[in-house]
Amino acid sequence: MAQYNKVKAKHPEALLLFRVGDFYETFGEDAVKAAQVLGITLTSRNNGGSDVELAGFPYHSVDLYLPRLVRAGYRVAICEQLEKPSKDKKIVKRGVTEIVTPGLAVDDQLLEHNSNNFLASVAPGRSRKDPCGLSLLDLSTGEFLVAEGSTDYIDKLLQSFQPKEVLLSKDRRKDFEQLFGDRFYLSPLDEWVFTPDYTTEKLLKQFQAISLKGFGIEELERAKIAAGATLHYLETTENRNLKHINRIGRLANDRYVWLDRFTIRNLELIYSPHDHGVPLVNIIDRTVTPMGGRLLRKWVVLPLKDMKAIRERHEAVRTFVQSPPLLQDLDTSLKQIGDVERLISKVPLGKVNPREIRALSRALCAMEPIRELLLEAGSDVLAAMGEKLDPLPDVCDAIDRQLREEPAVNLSKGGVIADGFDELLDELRDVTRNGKSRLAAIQQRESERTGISSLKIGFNNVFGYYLEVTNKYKKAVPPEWTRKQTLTSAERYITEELKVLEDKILHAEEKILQREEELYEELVAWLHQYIGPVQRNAGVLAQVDCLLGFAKVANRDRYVEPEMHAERDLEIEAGRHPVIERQLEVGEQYVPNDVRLDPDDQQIIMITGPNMAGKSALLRQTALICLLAQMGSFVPAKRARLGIVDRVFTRVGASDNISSGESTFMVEMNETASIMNNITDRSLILLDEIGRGTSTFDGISIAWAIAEYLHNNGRARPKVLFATHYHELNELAASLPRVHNYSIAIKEHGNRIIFLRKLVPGGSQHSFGIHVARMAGMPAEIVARAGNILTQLEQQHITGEVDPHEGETGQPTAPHVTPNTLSADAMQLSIFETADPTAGRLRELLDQVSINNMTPIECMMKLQELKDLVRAAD
Ligand SMILES: Nc1ncnc2c1ncn2[C@@H]1O[C@H](COP(=O)(O)OP(=O)(O)OP(=O)(O)O)[C@@H](O)[C@H]1O
Repeated sequence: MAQYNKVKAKHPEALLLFRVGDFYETFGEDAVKAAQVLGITLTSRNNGGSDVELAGFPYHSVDLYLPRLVRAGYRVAICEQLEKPSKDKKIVKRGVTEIVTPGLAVDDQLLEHNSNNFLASVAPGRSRKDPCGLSLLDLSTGEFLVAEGSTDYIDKLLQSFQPKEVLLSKDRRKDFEQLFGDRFYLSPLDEWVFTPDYTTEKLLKQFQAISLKGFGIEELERAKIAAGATLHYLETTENRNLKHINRIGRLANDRYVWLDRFTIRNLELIYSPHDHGVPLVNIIDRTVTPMGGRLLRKWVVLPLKDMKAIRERHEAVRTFVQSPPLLQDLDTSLKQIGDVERLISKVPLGKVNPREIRALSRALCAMEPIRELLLEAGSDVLAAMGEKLDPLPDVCDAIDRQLREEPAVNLSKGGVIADGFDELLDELRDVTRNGKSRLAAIQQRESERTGISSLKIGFNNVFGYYLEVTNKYKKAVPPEWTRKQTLTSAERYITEELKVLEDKILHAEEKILQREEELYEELVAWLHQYIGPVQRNAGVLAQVDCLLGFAKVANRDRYVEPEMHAERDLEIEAGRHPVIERQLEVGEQYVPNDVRLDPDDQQIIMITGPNMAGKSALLRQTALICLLAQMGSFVPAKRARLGIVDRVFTRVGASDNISSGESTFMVEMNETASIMNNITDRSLILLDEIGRGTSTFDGISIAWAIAEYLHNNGRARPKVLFATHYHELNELAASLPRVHNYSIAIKEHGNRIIFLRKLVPGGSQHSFGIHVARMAGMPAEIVARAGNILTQLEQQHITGEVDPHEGETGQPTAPHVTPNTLSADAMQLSIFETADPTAGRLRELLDQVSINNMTPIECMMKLQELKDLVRAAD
């Protein structure tokens, strides 16, 4: 236990797997945790008078159990036996060879094949205004990225790349959680690690450079600190063979469309906050290699702004769409590639198994036809990619010559190196296969040479193989034979040749394994020089895979090539929502819609319509079409003419989000304020039910003010889609020339609303909450009464009087209150204080009650609340 305690003391935070013979053992608290997570038996044993808990599992089950421990959130230190146990030594030398954490995973069982496994490191500036540094490393692929910028930018990147673990300085933990939330697996490091000199030195050493200029990150002080701290962490966690981390790239803020983290979430680009939601990436991911899948996830959160680069991607997709045989052939070849990127990273990490090296050669062989197909595809863009591919015939050849066609996965089992590659190995294998026949051959040859016809070969444990000569032939024994034993009727001899063969036979198996290991290690060491070239190939193939995937989606879902232009307007004809259109029930058709936004004419589109009409879908599909185009994909539309957008902002009204507990009205307003401060002429802004999280007056007033600002600010004219229940906002169009009213058409049929899903010019003139409440089974008189009370309560705020009986006989009328009709005082009051909460809540309930997007229980609860409010007001 003394040895264990010593090792454990060095890694107090880790759960220690301590190798004892054929088992990994855990002790004390670690054993309790391991037994709980792994479901293994917890026992105890006596140690110096007291009992200590103990739980273990066989060493060969480590692949099964280790991932479970790491997934349960533990840092796991693996302590191996560093020497073979021998009889003379009582205690075997042991040491920690690996520490595995969620961010340091490299084993296939711990990784998702088409997602990166990023370890982030964050170095915030001194104050919130200072730039914040971030680095992201995927140890399993060697990809190393840095970024520096505002905390919003870093927040967005953390959201986009979803690191599995985040390093930070111990003293900045609170700051970090305030800035970025508490949803990350944090590994705090000592403060001194995050210092410029130390971290720069780490980077220079890793990249064997005298300056970081060549990487384009020289200026990024905070980012360099973050990246250097990552290298420090790797060292302290026993990750020392890092040749595959040979480059560091910069995530330049200005190259990509700015998507803040709310937008990434609201547009459900890479994940969906809803239980059964499907993110965009799932719909457009038709990649066939894991590298392609991983790259696509980056393309989705980093759409391009550079026209040339976007057009190049479109050209590639067009070429594939126009040539089905090319698409088919490339697809077939790509399917043979596998995950060469992760595979080559295992070479320096010393984790590559023989079968994976074989797979590497198969992948390299498949690259040649891919290269040719790209070169002859008739597209400059694809030809340039083809040029970059290097199938490395030498590597392919060397692996083919050295490894068996189907080598064992486990080197220690042998059967890895090909026959005919190494003379010594061949000889040893021959000995094991033909030991007996070789002995027989010696016997026969010597018998013929000496004329001793009764010559026999035998074996005993004292002196091994011998030649036995009966007394009759004693005189024929040649002088070079050495006599070893005399029996009554015969004598036994050994010869040099027999001893050599004996040695080979007796130790052949062991020597074969040893020789195979030597040769294999030589091969792996030789492969180190090809890490960079294989990574570059993997990068090209990932791009081809993504572009090919876009072409497949375009064919499957009838996407068209968008026409990108230098102006700022956008025009989408018969656009569709890429996700919703694939989710519709059989027989349902997605209704396409036209959208035109032009900063000089139709800058802001105000869309009204009832619950479930399709307002949000239209907003989102417009943004998704722009983003898909800028990712390089074709788009779900009949035709699209698009000016580049540089930022996409989305805000969803608080009540839509309230279930997630993340968005309060205050947060919504903060976020909206940040949009207002960051707009540009090329921004696309989606405002969905903004202001809904407060009372009706506040909501309308705020939405009104925002729309006015977006129209009149004089700084920038972003393109805006504004979806709202407040039909009062339609009045804005009268005074603001670039605001245009639209609504989503519905048809009222008896008691039913039929959703036509068609965007039509002109705003809707009344609130539909009442209809929807009626459809939901609310007695008509309650619905009518609710409408009346609401009108009265709102009147009360304007005039200060109320007549609760007014309007009782009339039809339920929707309130008609706009900032134009409100007195200045009322406006003031409504913005800074919450207006009559009953009115607000009533209005909200009327707007929200919908049989379509609520569970029956939610619907019942809202109806009950509505009834209660009506009764209370009466
Ligand atoms: N153009 C369309 N074609 C077919 N179905 C559609 C279309 N637009 C929306 N839908 C369907 O209608 C549902 C509701 O749409 P959406 O959420 O956009 O409505 P909404 O008007 O924003 O409602 P709410 O105000 O409640 O948020 C969608 O989930 C989708 O299934």
